[in-house]
Amino acid sequence: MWFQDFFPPNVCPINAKANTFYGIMFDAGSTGTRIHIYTFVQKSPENLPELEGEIFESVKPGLSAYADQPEKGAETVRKLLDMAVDAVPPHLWKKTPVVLKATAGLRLLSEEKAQALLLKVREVFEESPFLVPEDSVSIMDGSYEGILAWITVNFLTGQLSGRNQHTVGTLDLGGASTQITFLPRFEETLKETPGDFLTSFEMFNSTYKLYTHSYLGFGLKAARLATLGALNMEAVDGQMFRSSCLPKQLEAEWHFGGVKYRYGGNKEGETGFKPCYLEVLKVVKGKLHQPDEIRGSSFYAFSYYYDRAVDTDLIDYEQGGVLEVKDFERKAKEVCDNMERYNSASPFLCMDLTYITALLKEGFGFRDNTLLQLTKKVNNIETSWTLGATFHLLQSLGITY
Ligand SMILES: O=c1[nH]cnc2c1ncn2[C@@H]1O[C@H](COP(=O)(O)OP(=O)(O)O)[C@@H](O)[C@H]1O
Ligand SMILES: [Ca+2]
Repeated sequence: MWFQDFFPPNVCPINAKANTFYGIMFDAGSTGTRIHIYTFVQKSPENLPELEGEIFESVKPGLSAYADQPEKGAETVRKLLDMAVDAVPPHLWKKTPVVLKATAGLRLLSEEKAQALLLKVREVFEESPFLVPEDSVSIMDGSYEGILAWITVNFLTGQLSGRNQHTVGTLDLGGASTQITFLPRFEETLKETPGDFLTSFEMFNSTYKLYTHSYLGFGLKAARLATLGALNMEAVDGQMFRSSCLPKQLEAEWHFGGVKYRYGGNKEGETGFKPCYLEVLKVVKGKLHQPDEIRGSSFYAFSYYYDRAVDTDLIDYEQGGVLEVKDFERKAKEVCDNMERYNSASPFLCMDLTYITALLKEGFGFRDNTLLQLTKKVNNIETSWTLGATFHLLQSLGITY
């Protein structure tokens, strides 16, 4: 065909088989907006749809940075959506749903500002050639964020098909919130868990009763503000927030969620791992539910767990790897007690690693030797809640079961 030369093989319309379908899912995260365009093939009605590929692109900052310029925020979404116009064959546009789900960044904005942003995004969707389902632009409930990431990881690792399902728990550390999700194996866990931490979820003809919780304000960047004592303070003009987790001589400014903060090191006082750990501990200690069952089990961890492990050479960027909780602590000590040596990468590296250590140990109650499988991609697909959300969407539209 004459047009084959104009398209890369994976998006060439002639290669789109009759049983191929697409789903477009936007992740409006607190630090960036991302588009995931998934291609599926349903080979037979009785099997799970097969995921053929993913096209992924992202922009920074996230929508919440456009709290006062909703149209500009929606423009960032329009640019990403243009990619889908090129990727999906025109005859399937009308059958391809497009959805955006916002997470903690928008949860933290005022209702009015968040709704203004969502409305503008909805207008962009309406102008596109795609299928715009009801409720296509929304703020996602925190418990879904955890469940859908759990679905993604367990689908990609093959745990949701066949009889011997050994599902794995998931840990997601975003900018503004963090999620923990697993399938409890013991009756005890169900008994001792608060009701709102347990959710039944139906997927691929099975029902899973999952333990999941999203802790708003416990994402890595929100935790920086909490450690500095600046969370929920409309940065008092010129006020300086200091911490023993930062290089002594540092004085700088930081923008998060549309607010400017001034921060710096303890010029005269202490710095290093010990005082930093005590500071960070105040943010997490006693604030999170600790299910006994997780102490010994291994978890999949991604997002900022992954990024900070890469930044400090604990794992390889492409490969990921397996770590123990104590590896984060060892690295935190190394970085915090040699702060000047490391501050070229990010002045927050010591604080971030110390927070991750405290969150895992004192927050969730993991053991020093609990194994964490750090993964960014499984079979070249991003480990993000967006794939689980797309399955859920296709199921609700009757495109798949
Ligand atoms: O599709 C993805 N694949 C892998 N990592 C992702 C993807 N989307 C977001 N992340 C990671 O999520 C973290 C940022 O969190 P996010 O901006 O989603 O905040 P939130 O979840 O608190 O709203 C970063 O570590 C970033 O690398
Ligand atoms: Ca996220």
